[in-house]
Amino acid sequence: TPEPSAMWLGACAAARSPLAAAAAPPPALPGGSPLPRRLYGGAAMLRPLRRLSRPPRRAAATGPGRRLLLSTPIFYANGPPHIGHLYSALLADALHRHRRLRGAGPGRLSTGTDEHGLKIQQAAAAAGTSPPELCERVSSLFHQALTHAAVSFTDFTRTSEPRHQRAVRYFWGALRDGGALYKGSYEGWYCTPEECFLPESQLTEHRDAQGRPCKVSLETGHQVHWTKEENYMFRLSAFQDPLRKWLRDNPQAISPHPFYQRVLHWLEEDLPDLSVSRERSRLQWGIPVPSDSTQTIYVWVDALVNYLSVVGYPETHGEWWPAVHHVVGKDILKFHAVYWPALLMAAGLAPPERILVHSHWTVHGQKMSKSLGNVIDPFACIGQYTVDGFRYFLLRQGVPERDCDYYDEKVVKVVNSELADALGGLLNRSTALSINPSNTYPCFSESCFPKVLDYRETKGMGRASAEDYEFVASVASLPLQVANYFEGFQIYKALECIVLCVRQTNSFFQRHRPWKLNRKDPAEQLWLDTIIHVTLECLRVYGTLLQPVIPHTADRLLSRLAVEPEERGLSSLTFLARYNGKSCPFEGRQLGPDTGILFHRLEKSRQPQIETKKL
Ligand SMILES: Nc1ncnc2c1ncn2[C@@H]1O[C@H](COP(=O)(O)OP(=O)(O)OP(=O)(O)O)[C@@H](O)[C@H]1O
Repeated sequence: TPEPSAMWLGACAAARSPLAAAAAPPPALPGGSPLPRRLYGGAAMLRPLRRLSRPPRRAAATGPGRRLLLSTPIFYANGPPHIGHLYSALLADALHRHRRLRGAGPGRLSTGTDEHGLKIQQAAAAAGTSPPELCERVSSLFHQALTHAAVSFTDFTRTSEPRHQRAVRYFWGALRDGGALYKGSYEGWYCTPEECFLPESQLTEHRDAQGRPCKVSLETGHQVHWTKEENYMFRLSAFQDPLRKWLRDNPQAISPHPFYQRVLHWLEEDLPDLSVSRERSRLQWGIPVPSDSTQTIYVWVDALVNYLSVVGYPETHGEWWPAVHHVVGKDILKFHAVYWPALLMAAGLAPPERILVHSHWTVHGQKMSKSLGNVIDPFACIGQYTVDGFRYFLLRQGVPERDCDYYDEKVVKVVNSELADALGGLLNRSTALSINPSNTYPCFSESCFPKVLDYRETKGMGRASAEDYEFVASVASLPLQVANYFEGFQIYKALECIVLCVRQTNSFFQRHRPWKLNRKDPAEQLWLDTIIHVTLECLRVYGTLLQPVIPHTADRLLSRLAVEPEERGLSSLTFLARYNGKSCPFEGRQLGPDTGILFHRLEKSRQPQIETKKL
């Protein structure tokens, strides 16, 4: 039997205990209403509300060196992965890798597959297989796709695993013992693809394939069906105030800000209780409700608990929880920003620290989705554009605040111009044997590039121009700028800044035409070495900062610059030390032996990518 859960609410809203208020019998609603209604017919499952005698466990310390669990969404195993899933995972991966680069505390990156529910039951039937077989195949495709795309996950949870199921049963017990569940009869419009009931306000009239009138979801266009059944209900309505308080106290809890506002807006509206089980006769493919074999736990409750089961709930989760950042698509925002925090509070746990939300990749303006079938195969894209090329494209072009339409020409254009030409070209030019025959990291000359207090007053002081000083200053500030953008979940902006600096470095190189300098003249040689030194220093910064996004290319770049693995963290990233009168460990080093092209230009795609791996 599960241990009685501590009521988080007791601490955060002692004056007004929502569950206690909700313990009164629910009002009877008028029958025959066209709106989806909860008809509270069944026996209430309420147990006496337990008061919290100790504050909620704030396990992970804050500040530098602290632990953090980053999570991708748990992907629904009703069909193979598409590039929308990959995007979600890459965002989380880049954040995870950037933390490692910063030398932040221990981190984990969790992902996995959500394997229960009606949709999977139906997809398996349609594919002529059983749900476990379907899940096995799809889960392994997700595992392969993420591995193939160099997503550095540390944990992959399958919700069919016994350790996860045990955690879900325990969590259910905590909800029940905390008084957050009751049994009632529920009827309403059920959307199977979305696995939820939808209110009338989110529906519109439509015609089905046979031309008969039907109702569909306004947001997704999926058909809904009127469904009536006995379910366990979760007292979500009791959490409206605690949720509002949580968000008001934590304005950074949901980013970007428009999504934070959207959730606050939802919390201003009616927040009905949530049906959290399905009749087992209708849904067999799921975890049975503990001590009621006629019911199956709602797939979303089951799936969300993966974020706890991965950190050892109910035993060892305290080492990580609630130092958790969830990366999620906007389609599952309500589940993560309303239902999940409320469920956690009800189970005596604190809400996650942050929810990082992104928008969708669309095809001809429509969300790419397994159910709609308009998907683009990540395996094909990686095959065509390389791992780093495709990672770069998704993270550079994807803007969390808005949807982005996918087309192949865009990938080729962005990757060729920014990775192959700007970055690869810069490395190639500055390390060419014709310009640097000794193939070493050349020395910096203070007389050519003297330290100045005001770069506008450089006349007659050396060879560097005011423009050069300005450019070097922008590269010097880049690591901090990039870190801020990662922190603000604006990875695309971090990449934009890097590209801008790469272009400035190309201009610097071009401006001084080092290939024209006479190497036989010692003064000219000093200036030539300084130009190359500054350029390689810039490339070292870009290579270091790009590791979270294009790990293979960054590795190649840094190896060419003879940067050792232990010198690739942000703490060792002292840019242009010699300008500041310090020694530079790279000066005089032999450059790496790989003189090949850093990033080959991509060919234009000959076939459309809109096809996917068959199950
Ligand atoms: N088009 C997309 N763009 C960006 N992210 C997406 C996209 N589709 C799915 N995701 C991300 O993957 C998560 C899991 O998606 P899910 O497994 O439900 O895929 P789906 O294609 O939307 O499936 P279905 O069509 O069956 O609902 C989403 O919540 C979102 O975070």
